[in-house]
Amino acid sequence: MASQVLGLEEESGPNPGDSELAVNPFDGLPFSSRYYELLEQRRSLPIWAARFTFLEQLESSPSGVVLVSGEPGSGKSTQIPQWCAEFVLARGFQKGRVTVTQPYPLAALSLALQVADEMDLTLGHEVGYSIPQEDCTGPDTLLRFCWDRLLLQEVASTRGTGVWGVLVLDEAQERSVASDLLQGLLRDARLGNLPGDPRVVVVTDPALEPKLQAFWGNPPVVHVLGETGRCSTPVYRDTVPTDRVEAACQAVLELCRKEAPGDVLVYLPSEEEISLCCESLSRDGGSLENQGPPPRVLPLHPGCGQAVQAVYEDIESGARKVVVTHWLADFSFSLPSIRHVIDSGLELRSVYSPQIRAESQVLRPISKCQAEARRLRATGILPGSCLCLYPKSFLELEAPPLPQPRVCEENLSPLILLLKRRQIAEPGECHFLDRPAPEALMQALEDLDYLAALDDNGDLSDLGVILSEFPLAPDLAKALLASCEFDCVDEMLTLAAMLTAAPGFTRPPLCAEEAALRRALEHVDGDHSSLIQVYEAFIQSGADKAWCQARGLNWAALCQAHKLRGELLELMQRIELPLSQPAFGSEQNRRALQKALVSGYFLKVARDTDGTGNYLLLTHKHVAQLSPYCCYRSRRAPARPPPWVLYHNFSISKDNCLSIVSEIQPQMLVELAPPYFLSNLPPSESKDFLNQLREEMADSSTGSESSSTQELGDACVLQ
Ligand SMILES: Nc1ncnc2c1ncn2[C@@H]1O[C@H](COP(=O)(O)OP(=O)(O)OP(=O)(O)O)[C@@H](O)[C@H]1O
Repeated sequence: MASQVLGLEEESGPNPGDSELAVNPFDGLPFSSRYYELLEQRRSLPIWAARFTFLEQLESSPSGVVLVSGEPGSGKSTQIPQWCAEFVLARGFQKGRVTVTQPYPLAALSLALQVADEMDLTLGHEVGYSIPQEDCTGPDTLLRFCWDRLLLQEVASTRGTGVWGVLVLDEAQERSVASDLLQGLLRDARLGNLPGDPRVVVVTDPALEPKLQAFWGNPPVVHVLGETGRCSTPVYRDTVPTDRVEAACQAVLELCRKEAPGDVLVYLPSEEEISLCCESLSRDGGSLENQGPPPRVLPLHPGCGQAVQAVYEDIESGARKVVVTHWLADFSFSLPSIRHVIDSGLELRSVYSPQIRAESQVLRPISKCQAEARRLRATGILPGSCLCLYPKSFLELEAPPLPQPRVCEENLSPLILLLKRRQIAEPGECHFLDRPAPEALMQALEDLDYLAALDDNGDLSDLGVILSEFPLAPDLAKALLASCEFDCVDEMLTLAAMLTAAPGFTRPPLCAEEAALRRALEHVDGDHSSLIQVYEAFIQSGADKAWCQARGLNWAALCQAHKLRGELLELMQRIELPLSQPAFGSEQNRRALQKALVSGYFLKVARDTDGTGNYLLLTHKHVAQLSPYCCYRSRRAPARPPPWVLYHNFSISKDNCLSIVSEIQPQMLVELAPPYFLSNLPPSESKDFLNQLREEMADSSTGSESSSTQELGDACVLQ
């Protein structure tokens, strides 16, 4: 029996009265009074009824796989990891430790904080977390919460993961790319070349249970029963409001005026709407007369960073908490104090289209499963409420039953680079819970081939192996590697960090003063140089928050860019890539930076043929405009938009927008893009122009050791 094997009673954990000397088996110290306080709360979670069954299945499952299925808030994310830690402790850690994956870095961080507290252990010692730019673990860490993509990166890189005793894949219903892929690989035992023979626990919302059961070949399922009779019946609006933010704010104020007790959770589609709603509620909440202290309004989205824990903290004044969020809190961040839910029924998601290599921001109805999860957030002993800002028919007619698998909505190039890195699986052979479209896989392979990441057999080339080491998009990693050739590593490191973590200005300036301060940061060479300039000024300011606020810059994102830059530099030193001295601003550095960028981003080039600001993309027949935040548009007197530009992102959502754009010379494209890429371009005037240029450049360089031939030679090193 599991309880005997584990040496645990069915109702585990000491009781305060049991023994004065009860010690924590994980660190050998006596339990604190807080431990007992939290234990009391933990034992009241619905999942505690399933504790014994879970441990028994973990011990005896023939395949080593256990499925746990239960509603949000039942205690899965906080309790299952602790029981797994008890399981590996009972085995003396001989067969490894526990890793728990989460689809969002913030959820991993927040859970590690809570679980360390519940286990009476020190964060960063026995319990830790790994998220981008932050590894809070140590040699004693036995329970680690990890962003799932990071784990996939570790699995594929040479860094390794140590031995897994138990691997918990939490929130499987979110369908993140990494979670889906890890499941595919584990099912096929493709990770068998890793040390250890892990037990695998897949944790899901009941809606995905049948699919997972079929995928895993009917493993034992532990069902967590929800708390019946505590949820409210949703109330629907007759129409979808034209102004969602306004409608949500009014609904919150109405609850405050009615003095309905309990905290409120508001679901809006996007981070932008969350910010608008928070601003509006903070402004209007103070005007509520005779209704006690004004509500404490808290945003909850990935940009909040560590501040996110505030949603769990008690407020001394007794003020009502109003948490404004989006899809991030559909399944993660269960808040016990929430009594009222206001749901817009929509989500804004980024969807990648491989045919045109473009992202679009899609505003769409949430799935029925998400709507149900949101409704279940309105719990509590007293009656709560769930207001849906849409008619009942809205989701019945338009919503899919389950969240969309992200593997069908993301650019797959980074994923394929990882798969090929450890020769884990051929992308075509890998078992996905839902297969990505063949054209998405083809496009990803084609892009990697153009970037010279693949050899003639379709395996990773030496360059591809190095690219796969970087936590960057493959095109950006290629540009960073190219900067070693062109002697501009210092600047490219900054740019890689900024492009990944801090995309610069994302909203219009709020006032003339802010606009002037922003303009001072713009660089004549384009948005890429502006990003470097922003970073350098940020560092000079001493990473000052007020400095960022005055310019409409995201302080948390810039801090993250700073950390990422350090991480990239360390990685380059470790793999002994040549570095270079800072030279930002010199003419030579300017050209070097352009060349490094073109080496990675030749797939993302557009041309304005007639000076109208309409850019034709080279790789397909789309027309796009520069984003309103592009320096070529915000500058006072633009002579003429640059004819050839390289861009970081193409979004087709609202206005066919190219964002983060810099001018390039077509000669550089001819020099640095692989010749077969240029030959494969669809027919266009630009293609003819480039081919003609190629012939002219080849003619002029024949027989002479011209500098351009030298440059071409340099480029070949990377191709
Ligand atoms: N980071 C945290 N800080 C404080 N309390 C937390 C935290 N995370 C969870 N809790 C508490 O633990 C309880 C159980 O939540 P838990 O996340 O384990 O449930 P769950 O079934 O996994 O739900 P979900 O799928 O929403 O994560 C919650 O009611 C909440 O009180």
